Amino acid sequence: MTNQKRPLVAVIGAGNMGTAILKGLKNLNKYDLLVQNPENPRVSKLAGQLGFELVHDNEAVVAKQPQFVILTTPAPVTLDVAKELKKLPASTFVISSAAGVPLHKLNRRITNSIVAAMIPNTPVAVNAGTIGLAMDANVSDKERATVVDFLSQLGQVIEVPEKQLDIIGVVGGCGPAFVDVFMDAMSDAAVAHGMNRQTAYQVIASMVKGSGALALATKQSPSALRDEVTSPAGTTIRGVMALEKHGMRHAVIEAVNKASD
Ligand SMILES: NC(=O)C1=CN([C@@H]2O[C@H](COP(=O)(O)OP(=O)(O)OC[C@H]3O[C@@H](n4cnc5c(N)ncnc54)[C@H](O)[C@@H]3O)[C@@H](O)[C@H]2O)C=CC1
Ligand SMILES: O=C(O)[C@@H]1CCC=N1
Repeated sequence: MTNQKRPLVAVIGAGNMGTAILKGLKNLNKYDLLVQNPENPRVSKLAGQLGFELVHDNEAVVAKQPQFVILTTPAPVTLDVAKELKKLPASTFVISSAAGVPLHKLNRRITNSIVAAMIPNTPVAVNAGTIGLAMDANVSDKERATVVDFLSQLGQVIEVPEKQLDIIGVVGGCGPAFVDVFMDAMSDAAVAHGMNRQTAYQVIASMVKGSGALALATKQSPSALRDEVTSPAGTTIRGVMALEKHGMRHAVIEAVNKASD
């Protein structure tokens, strides 16, 4: 039997987002995984769990010539890291997830390889992410398709002009945390009404998943979908009016505004 070599994907920075991406890639079972992270017992343990090779400097990443390099480093150090990737071959695609780090600054440091900027979210861990993606106009259609096809395995890829990545970062990137607050509050209320905690989590997460799936499949507006649930003189409209009375709509708008500051 021949031992076919699998494409290599390097992830630089295995924190929350890096780990989510590594889990999504591991699920695909078609890439070899390499991680660069400063020494850290959490990351060493993760290497054993997810089966990736762990290195501690970018020279080692460059030497292995990965097909894709994903930057999931804290935004303030990302440009310094990018500088050390200058010697990557032209065939490598570098995809940065660092919120607020512009493409032109990455391109100035990574001069050989094709560079893309994305804003993923944590559901990439289960290949159900939402990924905003921007690339320069000089990237060819073929190169663009390679990046989109690769990332599509982690979730839905939405190509946008770079200036829209910031708001995708809030709505798509921070969004899961806002939904988590909603689910947590709803589960507290369900428990107060006698539902056991684990059942509450299961029911609520399934309901959120189904609501998203319905919105995507039907392309109906959220308000039209809401109207289909609110039976005349029924229970839902009373709940919706309570949400309005207590300012949920305003709270959500303010959350997006504050996260965008
Ligand atoms: N957490 C999220 O949901 C999202 C995060 N992002 C972006 O992803 C990046 C990482 O965010 P988090 O994972 O939340 O942060 P984090 O703090 O959980 O992870 C950062 C990781 O990078 C490592 N690191 C620090 N300096 C490094 C260096 N010089 N070389 C290699 N690794 C280094 C840290 O040890 C840590 O493991 C940020 O730029 C953020 O804007 C983007 C979208 C969503
Ligand atoms: O909280 C943050 O700054 C990152 C960017 C989007 C989601 N998490």
